[in-house]
Amino acid sequence: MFSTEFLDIPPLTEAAGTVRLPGSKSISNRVLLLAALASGTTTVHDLLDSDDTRVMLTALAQLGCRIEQGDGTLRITGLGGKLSTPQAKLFMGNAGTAMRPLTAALSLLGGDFELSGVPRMHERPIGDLVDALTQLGCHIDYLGNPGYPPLRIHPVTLQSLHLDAPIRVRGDVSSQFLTALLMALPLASYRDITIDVVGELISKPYIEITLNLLARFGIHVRREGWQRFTIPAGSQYQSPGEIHVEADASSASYFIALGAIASEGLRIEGVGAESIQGDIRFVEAAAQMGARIQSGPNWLQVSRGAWPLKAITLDCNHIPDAAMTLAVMALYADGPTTLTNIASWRVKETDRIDAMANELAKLGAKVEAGPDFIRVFPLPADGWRAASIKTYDDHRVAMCFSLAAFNPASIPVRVLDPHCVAKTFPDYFETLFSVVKPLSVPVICIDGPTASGKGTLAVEVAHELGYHYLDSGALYRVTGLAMRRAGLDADPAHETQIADLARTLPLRFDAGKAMLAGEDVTDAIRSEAAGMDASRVSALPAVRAALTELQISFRRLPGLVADGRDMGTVIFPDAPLKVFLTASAAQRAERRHKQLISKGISTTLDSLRSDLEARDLRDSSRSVAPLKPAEDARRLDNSTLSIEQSVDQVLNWWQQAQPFQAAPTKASP
Ligand SMILES: Nc1ncnc2c1ncn2[C@@H]1O[C@H](COP(=O)(O)OP(=O)(O)OP(=O)(O)O)[C@@H](O)[C@H]1O
Ligand SMILES: Nc1ccn([C@@H]2O[C@H](COP(=O)(O)O)[C@@H](O)[C@H]2O)c(=O)n1
Repeated sequence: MFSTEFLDIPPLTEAAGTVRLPGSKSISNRVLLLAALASGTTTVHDLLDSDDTRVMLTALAQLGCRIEQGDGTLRITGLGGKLSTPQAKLFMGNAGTAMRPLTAALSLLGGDFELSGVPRMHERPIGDLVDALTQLGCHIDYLGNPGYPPLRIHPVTLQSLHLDAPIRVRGDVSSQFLTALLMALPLASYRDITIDVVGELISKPYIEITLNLLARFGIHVRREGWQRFTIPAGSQYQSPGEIHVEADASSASYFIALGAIASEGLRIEGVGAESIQGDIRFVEAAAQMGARIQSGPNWLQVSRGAWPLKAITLDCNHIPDAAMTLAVMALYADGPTTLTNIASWRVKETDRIDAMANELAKLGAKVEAGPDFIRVFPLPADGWRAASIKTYDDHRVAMCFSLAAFNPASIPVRVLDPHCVAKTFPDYFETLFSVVKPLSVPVICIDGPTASGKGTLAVEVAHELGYHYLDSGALYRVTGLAMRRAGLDADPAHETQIADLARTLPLRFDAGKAMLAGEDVTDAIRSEAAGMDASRVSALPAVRAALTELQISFRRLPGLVADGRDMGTVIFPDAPLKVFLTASAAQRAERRHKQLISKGISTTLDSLRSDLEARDLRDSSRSVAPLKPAEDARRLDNSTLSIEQSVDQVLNWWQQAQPFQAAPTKASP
């Protein structure tokens, strides 16, 4: 998961391969609540692990449910309709799928509860649900603005509820209000309970998911059209024992679009033709735009059909969440695309109509929007602009704008606060990067003499940008260690054997540790003697050649920061930023001295200084890939700079090389 301030997605060209999607958020949170209300233990397979499901699980644990994590499963022992904790303050984050159903269930369970969330949750309406519950005899107070969370729920007895008349609830703001009632009212079904929907019910497919899952838990709701629902008297929750969560059809929309835009065949696993989720009908919309799609019970195969995509006008009431993806696909269409009946976008994680309109416009698109529609005009190749996409703490905004990286102008896309995808798809960007081909992966090279601070600087810069990190010196150090263990010496007579060792090193980097054939050699390769051995083996041309491919393999999306001696001159000569980092020999010896002492390794300043000067001399005078600045390298002498100042300087240089207007927040030294 990326927790950086922003994520730059380089221009992308193609997609191919297979993705396995995480579990559906809608199904996961419904299953969790139903399992919590039921009697017995439910084993849940393929549950989504995300912010919203964690919010639900934390609340259920607070309410007294037993929750056990298994190997890829979660076991939840339900309350059997009876509270063991009659009082709690529950934090719902920004999870509508937790806030609404828990409000209804807790109102009937007879306890004293406070439900709150993040500031945006306190702007998301809940008044229609509270009205319906109040009509029923429940006692709920608003703790902030009337009609919005936070809420205080007071205890009532089931016998005091007015169940004789139909309960009326609005269906035209959020279908979650009806879902909440359908999931809570079986707790009070000592007689038939009827719910009447007022207004046109939106997002009907989500109600179908609710009814389907209720049936799995023993509640068979009678339905008359989409206006009246009856929970039969005597309904009782019963755990089905085992339940599988299918992959998220809304999350599939980004990969369906990816296939339509840029693939000769992208396979999506975990969701398919037999899905119970409404957003699976995104497949029809994508096909209308030109995607070629095949499907099986739980898989989809998508490739580009019509190109440019075909513009459409579509009533999106049945696919409110996935429809956002169409708004970005529209940039690649042959005319304006109009998405209608999307008023519910305005009360989601953010006002999604405004958010999409603003961000599409930043890319250069012409957009028209109204209370319940958005019209997006396609972008010609010369119309694309480099944009920093604001994501409004809305996972779907972040995910669908990643598709803009396929623009024909080959402009990168900056996604601000990429961490917001944690709500439903924490590894979204990693999954995307596993199937796309970039025009080029950006690399920042940091070369320089011993102990100049290359590693420290490179790790920090990589961390800030969410990039991978290559410590190329470690490869030579491990080769030196392997050479010693094989009883070889760093001289030309053993060159071929050492090169063979280097080519087949059973080396893995794991959480900053160097693992050689499963052994942690992190400390063993850090001594000055190991540095000297590294310097000697690195002067052997065959050894350098043997390690080249391995170093290049670190160049993966979204980018790489590589430190060493020849990163900019030999390994990544096309890197867009090369830094040659120096500091005075006295400073470097002093820093290394402190570093070794802090690790409990005793040494003297004088011996260190003469060792590092000897190493620098050998590294810069060898015949192959000598230590020297690349012609286009920027020089940075950090003798008088702090680590933070050096990092800021490199990030500023990097920002200057980007097409985005937004400057980094940190100042240069
Ligand atoms: N700008 C700086 N100011 C002060 N100390 C620094 C600075 N940069 C790095 N250091 C410190 O200097 C020591 C050596 O840094 P580091 O190990 O990153 O150097 P290096 O160039 O990667 O070394 P090597 O060539 O052995 O790989 C570390 O203890 C680090 O914290
Ligand atoms: N790209 C590189 C990186 C390192 N070396 C040699 O390895 C020695 C150890 O490197 P550290 O950065 O870990 O100190 C170094 O002295 C070089 O001789 C190299 O040749 N090329």
